[in-house]
Amino acid sequence: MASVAELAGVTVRRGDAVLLDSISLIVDEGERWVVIGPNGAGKTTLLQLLSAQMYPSDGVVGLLGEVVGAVDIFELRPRIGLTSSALAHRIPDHETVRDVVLSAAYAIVGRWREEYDEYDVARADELLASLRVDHLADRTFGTLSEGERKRVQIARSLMTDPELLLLDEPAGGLDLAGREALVQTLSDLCLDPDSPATVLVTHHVEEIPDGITHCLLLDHGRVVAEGPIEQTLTAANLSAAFGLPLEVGHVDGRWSARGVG
Ligand SMILES: Nc1ncnc2c1ncn2[C@@H]1O[C@H](COP(=O)(O)OP(=O)(O)OP(=O)(O)O)[C@@H](O)[C@H]1O
Repeated sequence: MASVAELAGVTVRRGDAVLLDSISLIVDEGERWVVIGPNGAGKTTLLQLLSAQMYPSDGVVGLLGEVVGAVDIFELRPRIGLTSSALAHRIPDHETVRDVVLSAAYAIVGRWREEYDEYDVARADELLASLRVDHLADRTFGTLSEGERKRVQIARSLMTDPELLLLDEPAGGLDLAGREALVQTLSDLCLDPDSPATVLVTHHVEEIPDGITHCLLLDHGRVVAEGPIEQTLTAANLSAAFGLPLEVGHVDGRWSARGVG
């Protein structure tokens, strides 16, 4: 099995702050990882490394068989699909939904004068349909609900047929119905053997879709535990990451957690 992403002894520092401290991680083909940890644990920083948006202060980041720092990152980035609120904020409100997805083919936000062929348009429409937002293709991004925006962003992140898919809090800010519908869609994606290797970041175990195979628990920039999710997402490890006693449930493919005592 080939490794899709590999972090070896990676540290990220900003001034005196240590954002990530000696992180090692291997994401293999076919794996779906969830990264969980409290606010400030370093989750977004980790995704920035995995999307070649940031260089480590120490250690080595390998992505898709290349070493970050020794490769043209503009060739690497289209091979990685990313959704994050930072990226969503850069999408112009007046952009049509179809163009939000199409423009990923050029790794840009905001369509300008690029030409897209029929294949690209068909692919964008197919992805919008698989995310159940094809009826919104001609609407502008600024008119969508939060849940609809999340789905459009995921469709966009899949447009280049990425080898690595990174999802930063894909269900963040959704109401209960919106969250449940999106988690179901993400389960379909994670359980599809043709989907790319995936790393999903969340604060909430209830947002973990069925089909996630591995878990990385972070706290204060350090790894609390990592490995196959069944062995890693335990009450002891989650309690250590969040600093309070928690019990963990796992029923019908869905996880839950609550405080005890
Ligand atoms: N440029 C910087 N200088 C100093 N500290 C920084 C800088 N950028 C981020 N940090 C700090 O690094 C830590 C990790 O940030 P990061 O955004 O990766 O955490 P996170 O786990 O994604 O948090 P959240 O769940 O709140 O989004 C935070 O404490 C943050 O304040």
